[in-house]
Amino acid sequence: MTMRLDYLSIFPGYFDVLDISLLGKAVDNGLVEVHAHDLRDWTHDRHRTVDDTPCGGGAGMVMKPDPWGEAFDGIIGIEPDPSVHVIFPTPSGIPFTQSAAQELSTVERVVFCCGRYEGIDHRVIDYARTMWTVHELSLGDYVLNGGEVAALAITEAVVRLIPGFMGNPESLAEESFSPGQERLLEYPLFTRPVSWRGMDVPEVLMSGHHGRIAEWRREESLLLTRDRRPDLTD
Ligand SMILES: COC(=O)COc1cccc(COC(=O)c2cn[nH]c2)c1
Repeated sequence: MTMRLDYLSIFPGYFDVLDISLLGKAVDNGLVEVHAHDLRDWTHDRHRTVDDTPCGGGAGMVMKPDPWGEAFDGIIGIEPDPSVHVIFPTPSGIPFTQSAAQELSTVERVVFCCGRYEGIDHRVIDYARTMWTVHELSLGDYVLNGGEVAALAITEAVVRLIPGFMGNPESLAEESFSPGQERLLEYPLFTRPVSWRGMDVPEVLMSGHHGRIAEWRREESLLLTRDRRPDLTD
């Protein structure tokens, strides 16, 4: 199956990068189809206005609902379709996790709505929820200037899980946060040269003793997880 990805943004150029690297390869071999759209194409005034002051006062500007509604009509359609997944990256979203990426990797159509300014008029989300499957997703507890960078991160996390995308799927199975992997952080990795600037690869890794190597790696993962992410050990 081919996944279709649409991006709605006032800076569609952010998504030119999807034509290169691994994602570009996925486009070439027909795994994904990418369409970036300029929200201003659905404005009608001379200044192509997409924002206005917040009702009720407050700092900053809010994105007007009209352009979003017309863009939805043009890009997705006017009939409800729960098989379309519409994603709003937002600091107030639910945390985006590997399991969410896993679920989204099986979806046929995803539309990213990239907010700017202080945010998008809430009626846009309410409308979208009557039509499609909506996800308000947060990448973390920090604020970006807009949803574009978050949309790229979510895209990469999702597309790399599409069957046939990654060269060797085994590497996916072993990653942290993959299904079945306890939520442990990755152990330290080494490759040749064995000695580099006075630092040697841990001997156990050169022993060829797979049982001891697995034990060393597990112990390192447990120590690292306990130290950096005690929240994962609950
Ligand atoms: C309903 O959606 C909206 O209104 C979105 O509005 C905005 C406004 C400002 C910035 C962003 C981008 O998302 C983040 O900053 C973000 C996501 N994860 N962590 C930080 C989105």
